[in-house]
Amino acid sequence: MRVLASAPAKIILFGEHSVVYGKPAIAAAIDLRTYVWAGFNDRGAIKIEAKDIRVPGLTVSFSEDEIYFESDYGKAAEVLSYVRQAIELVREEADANGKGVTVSITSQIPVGAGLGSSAAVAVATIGAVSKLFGLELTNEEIGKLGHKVELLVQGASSGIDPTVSAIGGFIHYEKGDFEHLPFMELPIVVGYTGSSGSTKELVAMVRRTYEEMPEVIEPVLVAMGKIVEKARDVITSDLDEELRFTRLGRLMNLNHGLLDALGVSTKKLSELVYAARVAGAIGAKITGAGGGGCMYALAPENQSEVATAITIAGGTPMITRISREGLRIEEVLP
Ligand SMILES: Nc1ncnc2c1ncn2[C@@H]1O[C@H](COP(=O)(O)OP(=O)(O)O)[C@@H](O)[C@H]1O
Ligand SMILES: C[C@@](O)(CCOP(=O)(O)O)CC(=O)O
Ligand SMILES: [Mg+2]
Repeated sequence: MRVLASAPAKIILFGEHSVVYGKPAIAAAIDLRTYVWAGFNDRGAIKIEAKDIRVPGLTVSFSEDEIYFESDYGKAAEVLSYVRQAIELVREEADANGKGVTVSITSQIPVGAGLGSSAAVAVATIGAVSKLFGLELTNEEIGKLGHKVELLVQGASSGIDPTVSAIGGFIHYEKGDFEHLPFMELPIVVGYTGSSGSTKELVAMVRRTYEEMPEVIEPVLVAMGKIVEKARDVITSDLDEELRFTRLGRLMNLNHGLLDALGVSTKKLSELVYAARVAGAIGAKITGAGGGGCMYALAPENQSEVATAITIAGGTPMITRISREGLRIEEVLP
């Protein structure tokens, strides 16, 4: 038997980083997906074919007529740790430790770009492997297992990414509880810097700053939480669309300033944020962990001008749509 599952990327509209400290956040699944095929193997091994991920630490030596490849075992194992933990968790749930599982992954989501590739790969792997083992898990339960995977690999995770990747749509999230917000088409442009940041390292960096000066950082995190609550009020209000977007844009700019204060922006990210604003976006901010990766802009009137400004500033614009669907079982073959 073979199973194909897919899970979407996300953007965090408001509240990344502060959400790790129990504050609320708002996120939406978007229409980029990671696909995972799962099947059994009879070697009792976990076999992972990650078709489009770059593994650092590969050395290639050429001699007369031979090529030698050596990979840095530690680095390769680390890169694949989300997938490995996801498979191990499901095997435990199914009481099938030692059963051989092969997974094969292809992904449309840039890695380390703040779009939740780690959560999508964990959720799609859990979805495919749990179906293979005949476990009947709901998407919500799979989101919770995805959160466990992120905790095991990263040491800290709020759980918002695996939740939204598993259930899809537009959500308000706080300490493991979520609520779907009314679906709205968001006229946004995502701008990718082309470089990546590791969520594990950025979350650890914010933690060190917090521990060094909690009296300074705590109020910043509290303010971020308040921005999220204001944004939720605006999203659920009956204000007309123009006013709603104007208010959300102001809140995005405030949120970006506070993320910059935490030290998770980069020169390139802030350049893309300012380029988008100058081109007429009502608001622009980092999305996800930062340290590289992506920003997004709210541009109801002029999405294409904002996309061009992001390109001129050296980024790659992506016009994405919210995905109502989270984890999906695409195919089950006998
Ligand atoms: N297609 C993939 N195949 C295997 N592992 C992946 C894939 N995509 C992402 N990952 C894992 O997720 C990590 C990136 O996660 P993270 O630092 O949280 O950034 P983000 O979630 O913003 O992309 C990668 O280093 C890798 O371990
Ligand atoms: C920084 C954080 O709030 C979001 C990280 O998202 P991403 O891995 O950069 O896509 C961490 C978390 O919520 O666990
Ligand atoms: Mg991640």
